[in-house]
This record gives sequence, C-alpha cells and structure tokens, in this order.
Amino acid sequence: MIFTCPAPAKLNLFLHITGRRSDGYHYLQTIFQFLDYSDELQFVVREDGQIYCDTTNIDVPMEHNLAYQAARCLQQHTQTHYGVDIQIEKHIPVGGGLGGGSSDAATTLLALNKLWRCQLDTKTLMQLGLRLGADVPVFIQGHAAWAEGVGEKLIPVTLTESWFVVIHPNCHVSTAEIFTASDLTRNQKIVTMHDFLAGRTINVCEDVVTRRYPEVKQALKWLESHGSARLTGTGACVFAPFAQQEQAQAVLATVPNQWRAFLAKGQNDSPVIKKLACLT
Ligand SMILES: C[C@](O)(CO)[C@H](O)COP(=O)(O)OP(=O)(O)OC[C@H]1O[C@@H](n2ccc(N)nc2=O)[C@H](O)[C@@H]1O
Ligand SMILES: Nc1ncnc2c1ncn2[C@@H]1O[C@H](COP(=O)(O)OP(=O)(O)OP(=O)(O)O)[C@@H](O)[C@H]1O
Repeated sequence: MIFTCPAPAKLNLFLHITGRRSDGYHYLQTIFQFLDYSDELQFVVREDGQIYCDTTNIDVPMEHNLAYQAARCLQQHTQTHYGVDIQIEKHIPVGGGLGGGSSDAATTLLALNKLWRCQLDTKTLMQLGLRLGADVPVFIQGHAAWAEGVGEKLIPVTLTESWFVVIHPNCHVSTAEIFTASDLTRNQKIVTMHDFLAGRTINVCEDVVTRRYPEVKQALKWLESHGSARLTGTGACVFAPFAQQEQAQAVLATVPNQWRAFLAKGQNDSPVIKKLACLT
C-alpha cells in the first residue's frame, strides 16, 4: 500500500529572542501558523527493516534527510522490525524559514507511528521530534500555536486565516549562522498575545539577516510597499498577510520575476491530522 501525506509549511508570525541556554540554543517567543502549501510524502512499508528516502529537487545525502532521520529515530525507539521507502516531492523552498525539513520529519513520525502500529502518544512523538529540530514539535501537535522555550512549549491558538504572499529571494539563509551572530539581540522583554494583537511584535532576526543578505533586504522593502511585510524564522522568505484572496493575488502578480513567490492561506489546523484519520 502507498500512503500519501502532506507536510505543510509554517510561518513565524513574529519571532522574539528572550535569552540563551548554556548549550547555545535560544529561548524564543513566536507564533506558528501553517500554510496550505506543502511537500508531499509517499510511504511504502517494508518488512525487511530497511529505510530508504528519495527526494526530488534537493541535494541532501539520504542519511542527512530529516525524514530519513525521523524514520530511523522511530525505528530505534520502538525496535520495530518494519522499514519503509519514503519518496518526497519537495515544494517548500529549502532554507526558507518555512520549516520544510522539520515538517517532513514530523509527517514521517506521524505517518510511521500509524503504519508501523507503534501506538506512541503525541507527547512522545513530540519529544522524539525535538531531537531532530526545534521546529518539529509544532508540526506533530498539528495546531497553530504560541511557542516558547526553544520552540517546543506550545499553547494552541486560533488565528485569522489570512492570505499570504510569500517571497523567496534567491538565497539560502543558514539558521545556525543567524543564531550565532554577534549582533543578534537576545534580551527582548517577555511579551503576551495582547502585544501581538496590538502590533507590538517583530521578527528580531530581520536586522541581522538583512545586513548579511541584500536580496532579503530588497524583497522585504518591495513587499513593505504593498503590505505589512515580515521575515519568517531566520529567513530567507518574507511574507505579508492580506484579508482577501484577490488583494493577495494582485500583489503576487506584480512580484519582480527575479524572485520565486507564491500565494498561500494560513491554516490553524495541519492537514496531516485529517489525512492520518483516514488510516485505521
Ligand atoms: C528559527 C526557527 O525556525 C523559528 O521557528 C526555529 O527556531 C529553528 O528551528 P529548526 O530549524 O528546527 O532548528 P534546529 O535544527 O533545532 O537548529 C538549527 C540551528 O538553530 C539554532 N537554534 C534553533 C532553535 C533555537 N530555539 N535556538 C537556536 O539557537 C541551533 O543552535 C542550530 O544551530
Ligand atoms: N527533507 C528535507 N527538506 C529540506 N531540507 C532538508 C531536509 N532534510 C534535511 N534538510 C536540510 O535542512 C536544512 C534546512 O532546511 P529547511 O528547508 O528545513 O530550512 P528552514 O525552512 O530554514 O528551516 P527552519 O525554518 O526550521 O529553520 C537544509 O540546508 C537541508 O540541507
């Protein structure tokens, strides 16, 4: 049987840094919302315990693929005799701050938990996911969330599901590079949902990223002239929300063609949860 499941992109609707742990990880405050823009993963269970992962359009060795690592991690944790062939059709730009790799990992953990009949609960899957990346737990939990800690302390929130224009300037920003930058602000004061709703939040990485990547600065400036533009995660993508699809479509149509851009709707519920419900 082939089981096909999406792995949605996410946006960080704001991103603050409030401190740094002794291991170098940062304490964040952020809001995650999903987009109806996804990678597609296909799973075929194997009886021989082998794990294979093949991905279109990206140049990542199989063992470094986060979906492969997720499968390996679950297999080791549960000691299952099953294996899997995973085929990933990549749509989410790599290194874009859209959480594509993390989402592929989360979809793999969720799907294989069912297909391999592991019966792990969501909390355990989130703990396994956190080993693979700070963004993985929110994709497993499956609901838009206010996040703290390193991104793993999640409170589900229900947000307006705006239409977003997302622009990918043609560059790849390394998350590690931005989090180790000496000029990154790391001592923002704690904010609340009220501050977010009142427009008193930012993406604190924007200054550091735009100083280092002129392409991101240019895309942000362009989008700011059409809406309320912001960086997602540590970039490289920038986005702006619109209430109406037509407004967003009109802006999308004028994006300079040196950049890749797309339109997507914000989603409070991950499509993965619905898809998994199809599996008994
Ligand atoms: C920037 C965000 O996308 C915001 O949602 C995430 O915090 C990044 O999540 P991610 O890519 O899953 O992150 P990981 O793969 O765990 O870590 C990538 C790099 O970012 C740094 N990192 C990540 C998360 C965090 N709270 N503090 C960090 O300093 C890590 O030290 C590492 O060098
Ligand atoms: N399945 C995968 N899809 C995309 N990238 C992957 C995958 N597996 C491993 N990677 C590696 O992970 C790195 C980060 O890719 P990803 O697209 O998740 O970045 P990102 O969206 O900026 O992440 P985040 O917002 O979580 O920081 C890439 O450089 C790539 O080499």
